Amino acid sequence: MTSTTTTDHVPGEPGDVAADAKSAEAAGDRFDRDDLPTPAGATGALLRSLLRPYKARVVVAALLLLVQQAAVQAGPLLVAYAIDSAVPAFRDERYGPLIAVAVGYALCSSAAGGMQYAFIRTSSRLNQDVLLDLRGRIFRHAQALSVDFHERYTSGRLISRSTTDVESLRELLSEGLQELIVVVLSFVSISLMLLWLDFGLGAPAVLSLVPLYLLVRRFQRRAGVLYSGRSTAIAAVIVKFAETMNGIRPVQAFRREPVNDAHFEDLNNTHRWANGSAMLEMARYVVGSRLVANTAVAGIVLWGAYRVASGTLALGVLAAAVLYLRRLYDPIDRLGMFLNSYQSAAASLQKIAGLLSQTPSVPEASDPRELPPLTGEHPGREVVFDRVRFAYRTGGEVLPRFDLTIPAGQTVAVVGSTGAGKSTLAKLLARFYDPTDGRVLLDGTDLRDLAVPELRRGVVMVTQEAFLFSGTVAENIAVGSPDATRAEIEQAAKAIGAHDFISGLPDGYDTDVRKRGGRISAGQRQLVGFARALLANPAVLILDEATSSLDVPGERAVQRAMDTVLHGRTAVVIAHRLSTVEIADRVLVMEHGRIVEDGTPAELIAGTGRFAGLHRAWRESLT
Ligand SMILES: Nc1ncnc2c1ncn2[C@@H]1O[C@H](COP(=O)(O)OP(=O)(O)OP(=O)(O)O)[C@@H](O)[C@H]1O
Repeated sequence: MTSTTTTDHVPGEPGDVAADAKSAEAAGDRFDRDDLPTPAGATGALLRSLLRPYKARVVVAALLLLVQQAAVQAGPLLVAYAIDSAVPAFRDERYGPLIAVAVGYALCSSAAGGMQYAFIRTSSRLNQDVLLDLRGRIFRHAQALSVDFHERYTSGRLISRSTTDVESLRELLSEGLQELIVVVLSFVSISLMLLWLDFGLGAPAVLSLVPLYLLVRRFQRRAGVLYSGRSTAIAAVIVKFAETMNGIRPVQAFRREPVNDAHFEDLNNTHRWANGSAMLEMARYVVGSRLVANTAVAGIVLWGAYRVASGTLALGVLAAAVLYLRRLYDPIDRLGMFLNSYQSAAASLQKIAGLLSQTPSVPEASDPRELPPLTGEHPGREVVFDRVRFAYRTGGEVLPRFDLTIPAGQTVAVVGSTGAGKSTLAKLLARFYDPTDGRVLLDGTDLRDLAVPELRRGVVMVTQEAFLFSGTVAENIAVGSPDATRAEIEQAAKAIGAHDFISGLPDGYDTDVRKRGGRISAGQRQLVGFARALLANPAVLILDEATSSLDVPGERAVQRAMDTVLHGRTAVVIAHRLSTVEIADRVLVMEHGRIVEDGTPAELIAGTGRFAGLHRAWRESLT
């Protein structure tokens, strides 16, 4: 198992995903790739940390297998004894040895069966526990990683990590490891047994293991690269699938189906090719190893037959040696199977280790601080952007030195052309990102020094296409304050003006939002989002206003709700509707990451700047 980064790929094929990863890396986008950089030793360390809690069970499973193998390997020895000693004794009317052989054989068979059963029970419980732990780790870790990671790595790749890659590990643990132990035990015990039975027969058999070992090494080297490519290829298929189905509306609206079909087929073909190459390599190994094995068996049997004929070898010993030889080479196919699952699991585990070794780019404070107690009667707190500069990892500077103070309780509407940096400003305030330089302060405390729960309580971002989690309407309103009582939930909904429509749903507040009848309109979703924010009662509220317009009654309802939820809070509203701007205390006009106008709505409207022009155009459009 290698622990360095594998960027090897299947070259020159359609949809060469690994090549895409390389170009992504060259472009400085280290997350837009399937095989994230893995620190040396991380893969092995992950496997050890997964097995560590189950050390006792690993030992028990290995012992069970050891005893089971001993019972299995005793068979040919008993046959040799029967032919060379027990049968001649039987002819002399001494029945004891043959009866002993029969009883011994029956005991060995039963012991082998019993041990096999106990081993399967122990190892499958062990596997399930390890996989449960691994899936949990992937989920928890992915959830803790910062937004910039998720924006690039995509959910499709995460799904691939926690499904197909975990599945490869399952195959290795449930079948592969057993195969490996059986194969190694068989090779060692049978080699010793053959050497003990007859050195002249045993030595060539043991020597034949050398070319087999070389074949194994060659297979391992080549398959490692192929399996990594295969895992990347299946991840690319899942990513495309997830992206298409998540965006099914625009896909159908823009008739993207043929383009998507072609791209998907391309990726699917890459996967097939990667899979085919891995299987072909496996087939080469199997054929090569059989050739070595059959040649060795033929040579040894001929040599043994010659010695029996010349009277230097007992027939029973040759019979036992032939039985052992068959058993020696039988596991070769199983070794191939093990190597197959090992390489596949090694490639997968390396990718999982790469994911698990990512650290959040907005780390938790080592010495987290609480916010000072609120002094006023309103929940708002002062926000300061202090000499902030910000660049995304993959682009140039979006906010060149940025200073802004928002007094507690002020509602600021941010307007500006697309790409001006409005959402970036909001994301810095919600600490989805940390500034490249400078500080963002909440009542004088750097956001980086705040305990994460304190920050999540203090600053809430509401996108107005409010995301609804699976569950009931009441649960969705209580997302930010899980301890809220039903009365508090209803009170928040009433204050926002959402109570009437919620009461009209099939099960009222208990309506499941993902089930039939629970479907609610865009405007209603926004109201649920506001009720959620009102109940969470944050000091700072960031509203990223929906660009899509609602019908007039819907828009009025949203406007009223917005008034309620903003009251007394410090608020930053990324405004797309000029009607929203009118309820703000202050308007900021942004251009290329800078504030080019700053004043009350009335001041800016009365002036001659950009905002006055925009406002005039809007007024004219209304008349
Ligand atoms: N995750 C990202 N990675 C790299 N660059 C980004 C990322 N998000 C935004 N940008 C770039 O940062 C700049 C500012 O984007 P931002 O989303 O803040 O603008 P905006 O004013 O909110 O635009 P809009 O009104 O269209 O939402 C743009 O040039 C955009 O391309």
